[in-house]
Parts: sequence; C-alpha cells; structure tokens
Amino acid sequence: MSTFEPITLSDGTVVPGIGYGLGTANFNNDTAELVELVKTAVKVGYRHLDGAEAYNNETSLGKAIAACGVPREELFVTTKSGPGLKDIPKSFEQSLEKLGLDHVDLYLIHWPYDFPKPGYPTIQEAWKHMEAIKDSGRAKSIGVSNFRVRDLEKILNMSDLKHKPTVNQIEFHPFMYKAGEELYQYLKKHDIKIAAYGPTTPLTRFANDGFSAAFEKARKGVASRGKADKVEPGQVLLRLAAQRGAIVVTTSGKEYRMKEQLAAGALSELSREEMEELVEAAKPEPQRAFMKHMDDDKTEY
Ligand SMILES: NC(=O)c1ccc[n+]([C@@H]2O[C@H](COP(=O)([O-])OP(=O)(O)OC[C@H]3O[C@@H](n4cnc5c(N)ncnc54)[C@H](O)[C@@H]3O)[C@@H](O)[C@H]2O)c1
Ligand SMILES: OCCc1c[nH]c2ccccc12
Repeated sequence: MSTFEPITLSDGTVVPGIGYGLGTANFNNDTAELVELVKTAVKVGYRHLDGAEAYNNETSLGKAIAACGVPREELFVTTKSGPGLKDIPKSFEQSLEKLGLDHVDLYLIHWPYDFPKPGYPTIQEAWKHMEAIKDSGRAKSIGVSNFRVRDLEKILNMSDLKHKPTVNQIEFHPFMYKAGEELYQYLKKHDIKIAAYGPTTPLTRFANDGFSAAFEKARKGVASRGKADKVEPGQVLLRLAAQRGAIVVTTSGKEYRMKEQLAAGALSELSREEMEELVEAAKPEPQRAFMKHMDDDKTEY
C-alpha cells in the first residue's frame, strides 16, 4: 500500500500524494478495457485519478468511478479544460456530464497557449470562469497545467483575483530540474503545488547516457537502507518527485506496475546527497517529452 503523503493545497483541499493518469500509455479514447484498467487501479490502491477533456475518455473514467466499489468521497478526481478553452463553462459542463459526477476535486486549465487566439478568452477572463466554477462548489479546487511564470503572473497580478491557482501540473523529472528552477521557486513562493507528470521520463523516454551511474547509486542506496529485496528503477524516480514535494502523477496499463508504483511510497528515502547527485548527473538543458512551449520564453499568451 502506498505511503505517498497526502498534500494540502493552499485552499485546504487534500490531495492523495500519488495519482493514476488517463492521458498516456495509449489511453486516448473511451474503451471497455480502460474502464477495467481504472477499476484495477482503484482496486490496487489508487485513490487519485487524473483525467482531461483532451484524453477523450472521461466517459470511461466516469463508468469506472461508478463501478469501482469505492465511495465517491474517497476518490480524488481531476479533469482539465482543453481543447474547449474557448468556452470553459461549457467545457466543464460537458466534462461533468461525461464523468457522471456532480463535482470534481480539481479542475485545471490544461495549457495556456490557446489564449491569444481569436475567439478565445484572455488568461484573466479564463481564470474568472475557473473562479466561478469553484464558487459553485462543482470543483473543490482550481489550478493550471503547463503554465510558465509569465502565464501565472497574469493570474496572480489580477486586481480582482479571488482564488489563486492551487496547482500547476507540469512535466517534472531530473531531466527538467535545472531548467525548471525559476518556475519551481515562483510556485513555492506563491504556495502553488507541483503536480508532477512524466516522473519516469528519464527511464522510459530518453537515453540515460551520463545519468546511469548516479541513478544506480541512488537505487542501491534506497535498497540497502530498506527492507525491500529489490527496488525498481521507476520507483526511484517516483520517490524523487515526491521527496521534492510534488504530487506524483504516473500511470500504467499493467497491474503489477500499478502496485510497484504505489509501493514506491513505502521504500526508504533517498538521501539528500543521492538526490543532488541525480540532478547534477542530468544535462542542464531540458529533455522534455511534452509541451515544448514551456521552453519558449518569448511568446506572450
Ligand atoms: N498536463 C499535461 O499536459 C500532462 C502531460 C503528460 C501526462 N499527464 C498526466 O500524467 C499521467 C502520467 O504521465 P506519464 O505517462 O508521462 O507518467 P510516467 O513518466 O510515470 O510514465 C508512465 C508510462 O511509463 C511506463 N512505465 C513506467 N515505469 C516503467 C518502467 N519501469 N519500465 C518501462 N515502462 C515504464 C508506464 O507503463 C506508462 O506507460 C498521464 O497519464 C496524464 O494523466 C499530463
Ligand atoms: O496531458 C498531456 C498529454 C496528452 C495526452 N493526450 C493528449 C491529447 C491532447 C493534448 C495533450 C494530451
């Protein structure tokens, strides 16, 4: 069972420290198999489910929530607006309808880069819609995803700001840490929690090159201090994201992997030295699997 610590957001909402995502592992679109997979994720212990309008599978997520046997109030359900950002109230209504829910726990703007387009609201207008949704009680908490500092500033500098974003869901792993430092400091200063997606990217999406030695050292360190016979590489990366204070969002289509992910929370901790060595071993430039606009420091949305 998982011991990823729950994280309390600035509005008091409590989020399970690890979430199961429906956006990767070929999950796009509704299928009966996906309903079963999400039920399996809940059966093995996941209580936090990360969906999105863009994943085209909110209906399957809703069916799994209804059929999983765990009461709604024990689940933490996130969804995100996008591509429907032109009309956030409508996008939200459609999401609730598909999910078959009267509220979600966390509602996010999936990306900021649509906002300068004709017919779209500004970031500030979009945020007013998000605030109204929170005030209606149909989203317990509201936040953003893939927002740079300059995008967040547009919200935090609003003269009529009522609710600030509680979360920025971003790609977060050692191959991002150096490039992301300014953003992380900004988020910390404003008590906006990081939800870390792609946490296993150094293992699953890019060649390890110079990173492997530090990684194996950290893995052996965790194993030698704990009771676990074996520490899986992915588990080290999930621990790392959690120890850096993030809500971890991962996924898998395999039950044994889901269990392994949750069990990472019960392993012994990475030492400060191991964590620093992992960051130092990674290249300074970002190796990003998603959302390349995050590295563009010129374009205004
Ligand atoms: N907001 C966004 O823009 C955004 C972007 C990407 C992902 N997400 C969310 O985050 C969730 C998780 O993202 P992710 O998939 O990048 O997380 P992740 O880095 O944990 O990768 C999980 C994938 O890697 C595979 N995997 C995990 N450990 C492995 C191992 N040891 N060996 C081989 N394969 C392994 C899994 O089976 C799965 O396919 C998504 O499903 C989605 O909900 C959000
Ligand atoms: O959440 C970001 C990753 C992702 C998975 N499926 C998508 C479809 C549209 C936009 C982004 C995504």
